[in-house]
Amino acid sequence: MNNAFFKVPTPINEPVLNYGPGSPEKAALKKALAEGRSKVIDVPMYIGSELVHTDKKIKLSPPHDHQHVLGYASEGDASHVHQAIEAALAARESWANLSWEHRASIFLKAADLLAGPYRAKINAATMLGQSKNAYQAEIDSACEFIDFLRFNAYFMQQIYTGQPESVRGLWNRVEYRPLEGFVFALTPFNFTAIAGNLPACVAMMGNVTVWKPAYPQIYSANVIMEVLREAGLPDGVINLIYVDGPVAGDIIFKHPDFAGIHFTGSTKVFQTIWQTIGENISKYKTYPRIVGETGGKDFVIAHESADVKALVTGLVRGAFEYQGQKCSAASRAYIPSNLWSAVKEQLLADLKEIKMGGTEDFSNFVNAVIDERAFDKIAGYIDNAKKSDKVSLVAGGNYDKSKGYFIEPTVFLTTDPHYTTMCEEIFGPVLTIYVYEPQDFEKTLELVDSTSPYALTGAIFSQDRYAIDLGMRKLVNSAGNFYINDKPTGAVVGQQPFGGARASGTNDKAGSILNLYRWVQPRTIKETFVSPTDYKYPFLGEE
Ligand SMILES: NC(=O)c1ccc[n+]([C@@H]2O[C@H](COP(=O)([O-])OP(=O)(O)OC[C@H]3O[C@@H](n4cnc5c(N)ncnc54)[C@H](O)[C@@H]3O)[C@@H](O)[C@H]2O)c1
Ligand SMILES: N[C@@H](CCC=O)C(=O)O
Repeated sequence: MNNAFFKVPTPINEPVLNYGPGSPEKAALKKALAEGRSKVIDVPMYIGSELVHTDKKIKLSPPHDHQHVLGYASEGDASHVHQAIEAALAARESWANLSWEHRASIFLKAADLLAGPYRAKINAATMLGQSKNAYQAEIDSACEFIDFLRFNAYFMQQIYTGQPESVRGLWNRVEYRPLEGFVFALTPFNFTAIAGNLPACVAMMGNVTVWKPAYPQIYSANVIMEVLREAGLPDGVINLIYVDGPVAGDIIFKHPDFAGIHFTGSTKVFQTIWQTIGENISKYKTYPRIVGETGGKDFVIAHESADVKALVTGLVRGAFEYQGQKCSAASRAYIPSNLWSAVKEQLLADLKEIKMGGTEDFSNFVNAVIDERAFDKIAGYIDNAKKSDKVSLVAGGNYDKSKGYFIEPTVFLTTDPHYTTMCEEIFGPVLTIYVYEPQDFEKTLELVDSTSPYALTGAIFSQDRYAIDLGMRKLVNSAGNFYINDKPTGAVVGQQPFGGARASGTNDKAGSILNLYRWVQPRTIKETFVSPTDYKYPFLGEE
């Protein structure tokens, strides 16, 4: 029984630890990495109260050392999808009726577990399983995930306090019920925080979920489940299954209790899902909520007044951190000819210093791409570009998959602003540059806007306020997250709500109050204190 309006602690972004030489966090992380390396773990699916093991195994290996085995996960089939839906629906009533502060407490406790005793473990799992260096793992699986949990608890409270006006004689109220049914959380490989947040924020709002992660993220997904269970999440609220996407989709998207999808992944997959939901629309009890954040072809445009060092730093970090496998990664840049030679010189100097290798060696800035399929696809783009007479190689261009899926940070220069690598999402460490004449700045802004179907992130570098203003107006629909004099990556929860428009998604801004509104089904209640007892208007009966 809740007899008070409780106040969720005001969230503050989790500080990013620096893992400097001799620091306790570095020692703890090295220990967790060694532990992870030394074991071969058996990863179950989590369905209701059961830890489900099957005979069909998925091998889990570090992308930077694919011969090494970290563990095996049990792969499920259609029967496990049915079981997960049933477990979710069985848990629904108790979970939906639990007072919201208990739900908040569970997820706030999970945040504290991640910030403290599980920090090294979740970061090590992300470093080993997804090949993120220590800094990239820290900003993702520790800080961003912790922020998602704490900020969302705070936003949930804000939603619940939102109430309508009432006039004399009556009391209007709105209650924010969870959705009627279960929600499918379908998550990508590249961010542990996103994978955890997609089911967690939905569950926080009182919903039950079936969660299917991308296979390369299973190793860290298992740690997320460990944390949530230790935080007290009841069985059946989040059911984690490892099943082929289309197999899961075929059952889930035909189920009458399917109430919504929380998706992050590629545009193509999201469009297929939306279409399937449309085809099945008459089967559902309620119109499903469709929330999806998808791909990008993120740009950097420099004005002739740009600061070259700031611009090149934005390009290097924006394009090559986590091997360009961020939906926000800078992958096309528009540089004015007056700056090109200085930009090129600085870019080559920076890239020469960058080391590539496994994540256990903390001096490596670049690690491996996620798997062989991604490696082959990215290598294909590089090979084709090398053959094109519209493209010249500025830096990198080599790759090797003998030990790990390593691709050098690669920079191309093109004379064709519509060349493939200026338009398509590559999702790897490949940046293509187009050099324009400074007097064509406005025309180039139009080119930036019209070149790709995406509108996720973009950045303008300029010291000229009129140029910045023009860029903001011309690119008003080109990016959901727009950066001025900064790289287009690295959004922070509570500071730069993240998401894109056009083909980049529904722009529901993960980790913001806007996103949480999608997971409630409001009920408006009007209570009249003294009910009328006569149907007639006062003037009835008179001429
Ligand atoms: N906008 C954002 O916030 C954001 C964030 C992270 C990643 N992304 C995007 O995600 C993509 C990279 O992640 P990914 O490779 O894991 O994406 P993906 O689309 O290949 O996979 C996403 C999820 O969908 C599943 N899936 C794939 N095909 C399916 C199908 N036919 N039916 C049902 N499920 C299916 C996958 O198994 C995975 O769990 C990139 O396009 C990137 O831009 C976007
Ligand atoms: N939110 C992350 C990108 C997530 C997509 O992969 C960023 O802002 O860089």
